[in-house]
Amino acid sequence: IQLKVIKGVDDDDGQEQQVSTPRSINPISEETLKVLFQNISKEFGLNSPRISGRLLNDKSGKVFTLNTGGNKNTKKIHDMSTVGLKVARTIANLQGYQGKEKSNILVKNYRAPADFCPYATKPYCDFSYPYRNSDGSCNNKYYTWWGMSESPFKRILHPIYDDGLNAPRRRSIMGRGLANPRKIAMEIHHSLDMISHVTNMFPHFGQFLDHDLTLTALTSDEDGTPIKCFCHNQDSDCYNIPIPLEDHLNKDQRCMVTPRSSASFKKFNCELGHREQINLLTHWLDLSQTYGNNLKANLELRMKYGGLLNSSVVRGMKRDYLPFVVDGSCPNIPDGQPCFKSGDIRVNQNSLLLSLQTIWLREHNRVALILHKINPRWNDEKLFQEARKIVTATYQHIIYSEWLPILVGVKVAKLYGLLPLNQGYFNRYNYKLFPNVANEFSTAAMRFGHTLVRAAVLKADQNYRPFANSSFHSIIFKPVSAFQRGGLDSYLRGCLIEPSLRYDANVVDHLNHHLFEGLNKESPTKRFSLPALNIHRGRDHGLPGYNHYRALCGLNYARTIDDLFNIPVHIREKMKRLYEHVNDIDLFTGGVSELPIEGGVVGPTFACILAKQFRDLKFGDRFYYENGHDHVTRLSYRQLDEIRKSTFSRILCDNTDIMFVQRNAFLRNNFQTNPLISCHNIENIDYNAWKDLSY
Ligand code: HEM
Repeated sequence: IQLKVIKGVDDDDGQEQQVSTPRSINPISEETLKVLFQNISKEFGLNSPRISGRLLNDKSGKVFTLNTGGNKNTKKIHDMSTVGLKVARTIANLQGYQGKEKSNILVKNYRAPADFCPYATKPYCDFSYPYRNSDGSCNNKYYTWWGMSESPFKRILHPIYDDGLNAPRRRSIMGRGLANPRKIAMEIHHSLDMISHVTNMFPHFGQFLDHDLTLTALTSDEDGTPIKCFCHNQDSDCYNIPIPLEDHLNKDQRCMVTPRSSASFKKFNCELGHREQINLLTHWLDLSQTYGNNLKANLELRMKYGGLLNSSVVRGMKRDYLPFVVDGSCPNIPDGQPCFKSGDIRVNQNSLLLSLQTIWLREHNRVALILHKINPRWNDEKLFQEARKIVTATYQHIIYSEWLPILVGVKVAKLYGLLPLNQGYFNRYNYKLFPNVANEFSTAAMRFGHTLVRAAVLKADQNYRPFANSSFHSIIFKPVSAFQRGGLDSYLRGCLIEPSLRYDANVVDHLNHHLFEGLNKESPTKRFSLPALNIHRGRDHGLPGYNHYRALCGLNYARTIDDLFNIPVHIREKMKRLYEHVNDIDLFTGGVSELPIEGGVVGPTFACILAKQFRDLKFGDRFYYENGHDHVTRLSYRQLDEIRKSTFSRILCDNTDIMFVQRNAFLRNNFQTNPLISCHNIENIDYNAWKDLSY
C-alpha cells in the first residue's frame, strides 16, 4: 500500500479572506442578511431566558455525563452559530437549493454581521514575548486565533450532514436509515483479546497526549454542564442512541443519552456554512493537559514561587502528587477521598492516565528546581516559563522521535516529515498552514486507542514482579488508587511489561458494554458503549463515510464492500449485513477494521489522517522545539542538542522510583533490540545549557 501526503479542504484556503460577492443568481444584500439574522434570532429566542438558561430542562440532581460539556463562551458560540445555521438554511432555500453539499457552497459567501458573530474580537498579541500563550493564541503572527482554545476544528473533507449543513448523518446514501451504532458496536466491535508488539504504555500515553489536543464541547447550559437529555425528549440538541431490540445487556434502558456536540461557525470570520464543533483545548502540542488551556487556569495551577506548579505532599510519600480538589469532577467518590486537579478535566478518568499526568507535573517541578539552582537570580515567572519551554520541548521530542514512528511506522513518518533532525534547526515552518485539529482526527482516527485498551491492568513491584491485576472498571475514576499498594509506580511498571491489545475492530467489554456503569444512579443511562459513541459522534459531526478517506489516502475507492481488500473477510461479511452501501461505513468502524500498516500500529487510513495532523502540528507551530525560524522563541543550538537526548524512559526514571527500564518504553523489552537497562545508563539532559550568562 502506497500512502500519499494529503491536503485537507481547510488547508491554505485563505482563512481570513474577504468574502467575495455571492455567485448565485440573486445575491442577498447585506441589509437583507442583517434582517434575516435579526428575525431568526428573535424566533429562536437568542438571549431570551428560555434558550440561554434552557428553563425547560429539569436541573435537579447531579447527572454523570460523558465529559464536562462546555462553558459560558461555548454556550454563546453555540447559540449564535445555531442562528447562523438557520439563516444559512433560509438562504439556501430562498435560492432554491435543497440539496446537500450545494447548500454549503452557496452560503459560503455570506458572513454573520458583527453583532451575531461570537468570534468578533481577535486576540491581541505581543510578538516580542518569547513563550507560548496559555490559550494557544498568537502562535501564528498573521492568523492570531489559529490553535487557540475554544475555537473550531478543521476538516480534511467537507462534512456530509443529512440536510447539507447541520442535521446528523442518519441516512444511508440509498435513502433509508443507517444501522444503529450500538448494533454495529455489538456485531463488529465485540471483544477478542489479541496482544500487540507495543507495551500498554503506548495507548495510555496516547490518551494522555490526546488530552493535550482535543476535548469536544458538548451542548451545554450557561453553567457549562451538558444539557440534560432524556430518552423521550425532542430537543434537537439531544441525539440519543436508541437501544436495539437484540441488545439483551441493555434491557433496563431505552437509550444512551447523548447531547450533540456544541455548534460553531467553521471559522473566526463567521462565514456561513456547515455546523462545526468546538475544541475546548489549545490545538497545539503544548502540554496544556499539565499547564491549562487559558491564563486563568494556568495561574490557578501555579504555586507562584520558584517557577513551580502546585502539588500536594502526602504523608509517607516521597514524591509530589497533583493538587487535590473538591469540585465534583470525580463522580461518586466517597467523602474525604481526594480527587486531583490538572490542566485537563479528565485527569481522574483512570489510574494510568492519572499516573502519566502526575509524572509530567513532577517533571516540570524537577526542571524548575534545577533551573533555580543554575540561575538563582531568575524570578518565579522566568523559572516557570523556561521550565515549561524545556518540558514541552522534551515532550514534543518524545512524541516525534519515539511515539509517532511506532504509531504510523517509520516509512509514513518519513513521508510526512515527522522525524526530528539529528542536528541543527528545522527550517520548514509554514505560517500558511492551518494547524487546528481536524474533526476526523478527534472524532475517529485518534480514538484508535480504544481498541488497544486491555480489560485488566497489571500492577508490578520494584522488580517488575506482577502482584495484582485490576479490572479496568475498578480503576475508572479511582484517584485513591494513587496511594494504594505500590501507588502510581506499580501501574506504570505494569504498563511497561504488559503488551497492549492489538489494533483491530475489537474493543474490550468494559468499554463496549459497561462504560461508566454504576457511576451515577440518577442518570437515565446506566451504562454507555464507547465504540457506539464513537460511531454516533461521527454522525453527529457529519463525518463522511470511511470510503472517502480511504480514497483520499491513496487506497482504492471501493465500489462494493468486497473491494475493501485490507479489511478481513469476516468483518466485510458483517459490514454487508449492517451497511447498505460501502459509502455508508462509518469512519471509526472502517478505520479500525483495517489490517495494520507495515511497521506501524494502525491501518493505512488512520495512519494517513494521524500523520497529516502531526505534520500540521509540527510545520505550523512557531514554537515547535526544533524550529529555528524565530529568533525570539527558538532554543540555542546547544539547548536543542540537549533536548534531543530526551526519552520517555528518562522521564520515568527521573519522576518515579523505577530503577531500570527498557530503552524505548513504548516497545516491549527484548534482550537484543530493546533491553532493560539501569536508569544510570540512560542519557541525561545537561541543564547547564540554560545557564544565563547575562547576570
Ligand atoms: C482508557 C480508557 C478510555 C476510556 C474510558 C475512554 C473514554 C472516552 C470517552 C467517554 C470519550 C467521549 C466519547 C464521546 O462522547 O464522543 C472519549 C473520547 C476520546 N478518546 Fe477515549 N477513552 C479511553 C482511552 C483512550 C485512548 C487510549 C485514546 C487514544 C490513544 C483515546 C482517545 C480519545 C479521543 C481522541 C477522544 C475524543 C476526545 C474529544 O475530542 O472530546 N481514548 N474517550
